[in-house]
Amino acid sequence: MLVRTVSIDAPVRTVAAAARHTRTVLAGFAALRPDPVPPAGELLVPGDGLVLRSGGELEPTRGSFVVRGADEHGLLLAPPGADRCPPAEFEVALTGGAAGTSMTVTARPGEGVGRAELAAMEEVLDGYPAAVREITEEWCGRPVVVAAAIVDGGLLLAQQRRSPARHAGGWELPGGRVEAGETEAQAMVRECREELAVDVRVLGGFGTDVPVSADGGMLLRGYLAGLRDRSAVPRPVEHRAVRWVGADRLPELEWLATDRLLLDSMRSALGGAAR
Ligand SMILES: Nc1nc2c([nH]c(=O)n2[C@H]2C[C@H](O)[C@@H](COP(=O)(O)OP(=O)(O)OP(=O)(O)O)O2)c(=O)[nH]1
Repeated sequence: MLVRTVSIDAPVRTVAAAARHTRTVLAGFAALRPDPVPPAGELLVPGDGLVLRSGGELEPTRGSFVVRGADEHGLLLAPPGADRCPPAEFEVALTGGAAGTSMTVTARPGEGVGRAELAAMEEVLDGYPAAVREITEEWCGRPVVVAAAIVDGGLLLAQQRRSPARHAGGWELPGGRVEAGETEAQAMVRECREELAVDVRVLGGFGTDVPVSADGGMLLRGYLAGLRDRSAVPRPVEHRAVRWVGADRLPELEWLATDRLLLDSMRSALGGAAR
């Protein structure tokens, strides 16, 4: 088993987003020539596949991996099914603290792994944390857009955008940009009042950050929330519609691309399958 622990001076949910970023995985796993199958989106999501290869061009060893977990706790890549060999399982475990985030990367070689593969894994254990650090630093100065995962009675509140044209008809979580002098929690409460005419209480973090490319680059940061008054009825003040959705109907909505990357976290927030 090969293990490396590094500390990164950034919030755990920002590091978690960098850890599941396709660019990070492609750069950090370069020694194992990673190949996402099918081609992954901007962030890896559970169920995505990744082929890793080591050895020379003539006799490469291939290993198929599936993303088993990609959330605020880290990333888990393991062979599909019960087949644990060859060549390895990779686990990234993240812990947030006052001083930033501690990231431990563990590579568990499968049976019969040769020296060349072990050497490639060692390279990954150096390269991958470096790639995570680089992209995290790039994101840390970005403005934050807060998004509220409001849950009640096993349902999650989604809202449908009316504008701008590129987002019209798309479903998203209530929220918006954090204004100067405001905390993220205050921004959530204000946005939910403005958009839904209800008061919410912030219950905790939700999912990893998600990079948003619009307007020069922002970070979408989710928070789990609940209605202060459970009999209050959220209404679409600025949006086309609002809807309470159960876990099984979540994939049916036309979510904005950013929010689609949080579907697994939405399911977990509703008590569904988490890793
Ligand atoms: N509120 C929100 N914005 C999202 C989500 N997903 C997503 O990509 N975005 C993007 C859309 C925008 O490019 C950006 C900012 O969202 P916004 O338009 O709600 O922000 P805002 O209320 O502060 O904007 P504005 O008043 O200045 O128009 O974040 C989401 O789930 N909720």
